[in-house]
Amino acid sequence: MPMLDVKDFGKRFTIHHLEKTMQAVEDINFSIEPGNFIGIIGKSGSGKSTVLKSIYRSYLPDTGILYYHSERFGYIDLATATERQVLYLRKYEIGYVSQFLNVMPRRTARELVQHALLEMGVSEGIARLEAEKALHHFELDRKLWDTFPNTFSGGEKLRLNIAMATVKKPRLLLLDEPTASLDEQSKEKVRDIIKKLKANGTTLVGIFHDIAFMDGLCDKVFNIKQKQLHAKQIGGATHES
Ligand SMILES: Nc1ncnc2c1ncn2[C@@H]1O[C@H](COP(=O)(O)OP(=O)(O)OP(=O)(O)O)[C@@H](O)[C@H]1O
Repeated sequence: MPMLDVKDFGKRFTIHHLEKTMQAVEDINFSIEPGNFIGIIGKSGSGKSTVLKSIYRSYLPDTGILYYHSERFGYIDLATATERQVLYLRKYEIGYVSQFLNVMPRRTARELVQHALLEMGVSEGIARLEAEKALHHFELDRKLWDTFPNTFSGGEKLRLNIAMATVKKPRLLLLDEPTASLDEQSKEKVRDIIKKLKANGTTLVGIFHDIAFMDGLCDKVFNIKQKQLHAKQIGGATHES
């Protein structure tokens, strides 16, 4: 049973000041088995982020079905799920990490990770403990734990981002070019983090410009061409057309 099954997904955007619509992606088909790591590649502007943001429902899909196998709801179409269901899934089941840190101002790194747990209903004591474990696990310097992240380096911001997303132990984690502004050493750290997440059974979908980065990490790599993707995982093999 796939964790995610995307069928005939399409998304267009309205450019209001030009009074035009543009088709970002139009015929996207792929599925992901639980515990797998799928990489999505394609030229700049081919629609990679649009696919990821639509799975997270930051964008509302126009056409097609995005079946997600939820622990709480069973199979649910992310294209038509209610706002309430989407909020639940974001809180408990689906995480999203990009290179950008978009967080509440004047909260320390520790408070931000704790907050992610508190909003899940975890008690304060456990949240404090788990937040510290996560910050330690993702190697954020202890000196930074009680400071505001607006002055953090790119790598530090990213590690905090990953700590916030993964402390909730999401079943599905979406990675939207998280390594885009990192040096080689920081990229290696992210690689290790992804390996650990995978070893823990997390299903991952990631966009990386660096193809070498995905080597040996992804179970499958899907390529968006001319706004389209036709890929089916059949057993261990992937068939793309
Ligand atoms: N919110 C939006 N409003 C209007 N157009 C958008 C929006 N988001 C994306 N697009 C357009 O949709 C197309 C696909 O963009 P998307 O960001 O998904 O591509 P990408 O493959 O992730 O690109 P890159 O590799 O350069 O990040 C582009 O032509 C882009 O301009």
